[in-house]
Formats: sequence, C-alpha cells, structure tokens
Amino acid sequence: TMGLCGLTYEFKSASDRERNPWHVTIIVTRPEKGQERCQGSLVSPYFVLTAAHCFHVDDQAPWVTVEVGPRVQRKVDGLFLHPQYNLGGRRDRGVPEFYDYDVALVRLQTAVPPSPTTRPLCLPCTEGASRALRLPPDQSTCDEHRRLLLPEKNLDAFFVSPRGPSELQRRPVHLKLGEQRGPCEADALRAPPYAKVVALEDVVTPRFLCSGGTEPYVDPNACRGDSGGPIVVTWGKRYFQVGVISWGVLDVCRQPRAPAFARDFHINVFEVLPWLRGQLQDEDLGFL
Ligand SMILES: CO[C@H]1CCN(Cc2c(C)cc(C)c3[nH]ccc23)[C@H](CO)C1
Repeated sequence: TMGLCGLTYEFKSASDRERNPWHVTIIVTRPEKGQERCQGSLVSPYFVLTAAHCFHVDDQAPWVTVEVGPRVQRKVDGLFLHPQYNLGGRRDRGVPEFYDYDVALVRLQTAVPPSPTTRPLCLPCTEGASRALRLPPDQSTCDEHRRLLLPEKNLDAFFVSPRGPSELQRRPVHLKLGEQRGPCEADALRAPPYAKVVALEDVVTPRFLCSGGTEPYVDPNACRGDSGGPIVVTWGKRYFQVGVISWGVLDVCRQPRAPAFARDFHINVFEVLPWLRGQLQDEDLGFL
C-alpha cells in the first residue's frame, strides 16, 4: 500500500521543498546538443510523472537526470512515453505540434524514500488518494475521486515554478471546467503556429484541462520550462495531481500583463489512467 501521499510540512519555517516535497526537475543532456529542463512530480518511490514532449524519440535514459533536491541528482533507468503521444501526428491538418497524450513516466535507478523533503503527490484513483480524501471503502471509487477533485466549475489549482537555485514558488491558476471551458479552449487557435488550423478539435482533445486568462482572476502562465510539472489541487491538507503541464498559447513568462487569450493546456490525469495503471502496476499504489 502507498505511504502517505500528498502530505507536506507547512509550519512557518518550513522550506520550499518541505512544502512541495513531490517537486522534481528533469535535466536532459544530449551529447553535443546542450541541456533541456522540465519539471515533474514524484508519484511513487521509483517513478516521476512529466510531459512526453520533454524528450525526443531517440533520447536515452543515461542522458536524463532527476534533481530531487538542491545538488541531489538521481540517475534514470527508464523513459516511458505514452504510446499515443505523437507530436507530428497531425501535420497533415496544419498542426505543426500536436500535444495529445503528452505524458511520460521516468523510472529512477534507486528509490527515493519518503522524507520531509521528498514524498509522492497523490495520484487520483489509488488507495493512497482514497485515504487522503478520507473516503470510506464503499465510496472509494474513481468516479467519486473525479467528482470531488475535478468538479465542473472553475477550480482552484496551482503549479510550482523553480525560482533560483533552491526556491520553489506556487502559482495559483483556475481550471475552467464549467461554462468557461469553451472560451478557454477556443483561444488555443490564437497560438501563432495554429493560425492555419481549420477545426479546434484538431488541436484541443478531451485529454486537456484549460487554465489562464483574466476571468474570473488573472492567472499566471506556465512557461516552456514549467512543462511536465503537476497541476495540483488541495483537499483538506492533502495534495492531489489532476494535470500535467503540456503547452501554452504564448510563451509569455514573467510578463506582468499577458493577453487574456494566453491560455495553458494540461493533460488531465483522469484521461490517462489505463496507461498509468499499466506502467505503475508494480508500485503498490493500489489503483482502484
Ligand atoms: C505549436 O506551438 C504552440 C504550442 C506550444 N507553445 C510553446 C509552449 C510549450 C511547448 C510548452 C509550454 C508549457 C508553454 N507555455 C507557453 C508556451 C508554451 C507555442 C507558443 O510558444 C504555441
């Protein structure tokens, strides 16, 4: 069974890592091609969940390290991209980059034991999440988790951005799950590279959650460098992963006033559960 997922230390003097103990940074160093960074979340002692687009099809595990703390880098022995992820899959429809199923799991060579600064984030539809939601066994179903964690309205969530060498900053966003979902998704075609796209459905699929914009509040935007990080929702004092940061309309990081159509899109964890279940079957997470 899973230890206590999504648990944090939040007393006044707690460090950023004690407040966000699931947060990791993924570093890909390609021979003669420099370095690429993404974010990710610890979801079990051996596995990190991130975005598939952080990797190229010919990337190899030895080129990847996972920073689980300042100056603490772990080696990787496996990269598992979602089988339906295909960045070039809709070029024929004027979609230069197609982010559907943009998720990947990275397996660490050695387990990261739970500690005040390293602890997995709760994946929905697991026994650990049911315990963290304090649900009785008869109400511990995946549908109940989805009803509680992803209600069809504007939903408070957050992602975490590294600020400097050992600082992590929580950025609050609102997932547009109610009647604002349509307008949020429609702004996808404001992305310059999608100017020739004919139908919104060619870019935005049911796998995505949408955030950003100025209504009802001004949301911060996720930068390219935030790719792969978790979209987190809180239930009581526990934390759950409902999304993986995938792509955004404009790369307007750190700009104080991004345009209202600068939306960000995240893969909905509930929409890739069969793949997660398959890849994490030996992690004793107790998928429902
Ligand atoms: C096909 O291009 C469109 C989709 C990808 N966008 C890049 C991008 C990625 C890849 C990932 C994250 C997290 C981003 N946050 C903001 C932009 C952005 C470009 C815009 O730059 C437009």
